[in-house]
Amino acid sequence: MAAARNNMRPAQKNTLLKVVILGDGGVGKSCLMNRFVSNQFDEHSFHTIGVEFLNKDVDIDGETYTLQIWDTAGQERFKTLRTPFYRGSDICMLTYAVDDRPSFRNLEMWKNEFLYYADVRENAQFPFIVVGNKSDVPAEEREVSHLEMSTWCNENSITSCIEASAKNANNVQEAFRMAVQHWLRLETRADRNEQPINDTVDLTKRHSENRMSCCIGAADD
Ligand SMILES: Nc1nc2c(ncn2[C@@H]2O[C@H](COP(=O)(O)OP(=O)(O)OP(=O)(O)O)[C@@H](O)[C@H]2O)c(=O)[nH]1
Repeated sequence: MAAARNNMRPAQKNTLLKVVILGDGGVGKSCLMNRFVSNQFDEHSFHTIGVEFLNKDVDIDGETYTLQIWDTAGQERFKTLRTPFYRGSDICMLTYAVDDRPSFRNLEMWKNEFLYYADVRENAQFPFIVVGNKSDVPAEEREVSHLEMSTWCNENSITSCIEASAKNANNVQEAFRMAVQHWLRLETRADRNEQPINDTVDLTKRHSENRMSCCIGAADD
């Protein structure tokens, strides 16, 4: 089974990590997963019904991590089909589309839905990553800037965020690798029995240290 953060299991070779992808319908969750796993893009991707999952190995620092990626249905009518699959997640990828402001506004709803149904014990320490998909769209179609994304992440104590495009493959591999690296940082800290970071204390400093390495965008603001 997945190494749930609740269990604080240390990283081992071939560690299986359950990654759940959440976000509004149509932001490109299935396309992100398919680009990452098969390096393919389907312009006419259908809405997901319930959940689907695929596995893919990634190597980081000489260790192999098998990502079990759960692509969920973003449409509200499928809520009861997707939420039973949140439990046991190791990483949550919150997605929106940079040309769809409502999908960005809904990030908070997705985060709260995940925390409620995943039954995460240490909310403040769970590895979330925010991915702004469709970074390939022309500037005039963009509705959410990179600065807005990093500000929202800062306010929500999320230190990993990235803009990506499933269409042209930009930053897709990086997004999943960043997610595993974030998980690893938290596991290492737990391994050393370090006190969890108090996100209410000196948050500015924490983010100024992390932002350069963790928040990557396609465009500068
Ligand atoms: N321009 C652009 N279009 C994209 C990108 N990723 C996905 N799309 C398009 O967005 C539409 C929706 O993609 P999906 O991957 O099915 O979206 P989803 O989030 O899985 O949707 P649900 O299954 O309903 O939750 C499709 O028409 C895709 O071709 C991208 O990076 N850039």
